[in-house]
Amino acid sequence: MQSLIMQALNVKSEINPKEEIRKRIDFLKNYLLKTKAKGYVLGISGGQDSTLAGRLVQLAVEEFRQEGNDALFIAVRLPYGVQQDEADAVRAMNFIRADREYIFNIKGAVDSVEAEYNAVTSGEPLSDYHKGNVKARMRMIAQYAFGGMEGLLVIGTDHAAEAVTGFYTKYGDGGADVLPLSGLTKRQGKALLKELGAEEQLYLKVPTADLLDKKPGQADETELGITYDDIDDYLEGKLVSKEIAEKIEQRYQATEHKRQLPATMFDQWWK
Ligand SMILES: Nc1ncnc2c1ncn2[C@@H]1O[C@H](COP(=O)(O)OP(=O)(O)OC[C@H]2O[C@@H]([n+]3cccc(C(=O)O)c3)[C@H](O)[C@@H]2O)[C@@H](O)[C@H]1O
Ligand SMILES: Nc1ncnc2c1ncn2[C@@H]1O[C@H](COP(=O)(O)OP(=O)(O)OP(=O)(O)O)[C@@H](O)[C@H]1O
Ligand SMILES: [Mg+2]
Repeated sequence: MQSLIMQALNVKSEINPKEEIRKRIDFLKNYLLKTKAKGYVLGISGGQDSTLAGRLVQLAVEEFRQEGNDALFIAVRLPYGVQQDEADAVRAMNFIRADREYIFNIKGAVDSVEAEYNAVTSGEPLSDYHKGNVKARMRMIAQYAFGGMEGLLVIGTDHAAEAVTGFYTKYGDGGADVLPLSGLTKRQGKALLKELGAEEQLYLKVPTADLLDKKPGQADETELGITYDDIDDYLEGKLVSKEIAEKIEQRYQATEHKRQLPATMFDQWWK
């Protein structure tokens, strides 16, 4: 099962960070060339994944322009109110140096969804957990508003360690057009950021979905009950305990629907 998953998610046991950076920038440029899209848009949280994806995209559009084409990258901060780790988001923006920057506060929109849900239902109010997924989906909506208006494609930050666990919101941060980090483990992403000259704080930061009002900045590893080191070891083909392998494989199977198009009666994958 381990090698099948590695293959399905395009993971390599070892990478050369310089080469990976080159290949991913080329991919971003080739995709613009092929689709004639005008560039890209991405939400920047201050976390590792959007910092890496954002910098790769900025480098790609700069090269693309130097080669005589037009391209634009919009980086947008999408806080819910005031983000507790705002300083990291600012740090990430400064590292990425995007062509254009915005701050789009999702609080008004998310709170409206919550209030309307609570007004029209008589049962339990919208839980913190499900409100968290509304936040992730609102960020997707905001990015597509910029993308639609400017002819830009939405970048997603999904990578192998998130893909294998399905640890993202379906049609939230999972809703995107182009995935430049696909196939990388979390530690391989760190190595790319280091190679790109990012300061330590940007890649040693504890990964967090940061979606809960009641637990701001909760570590992904706390919610997952598995460490990224273990997930990365598994994905890189290393030996992990039977218990860890089973946990990962159970999550992989339970989240298959997130890696597929919506189910139809003609599909085989869910049967
Ligand atoms: N078998 C099936 N076939 C087809 N669809 C199925 C399905 N089972 C559930 N579904 C659908 O999927 C929905 C559940 O999926 P979803 O809405 O995503 O919800 P869910 O997976 O429960 O929650 C998202 C998880 O991802 C984490 N997350 C989110 C965002 C960012 C990050 C991060 O790392 O930064 C992490 C978050 O902390 C949480 O643990 C169900 O409500 C249902 O609509
Ligand atoms: N506060 C935010 N502002 C802007 N975009 C956000 C915010 N929170 C999440 N996102 C978007 O959702 C994506 C998924 O979040 P996720 O937490 O997986 O990545 P990250 O924050 O970049 O890195 P890490 O996983 O290490 O925390 C982010 O990469 C980013 O594009
Ligand atoms: Mg994060």
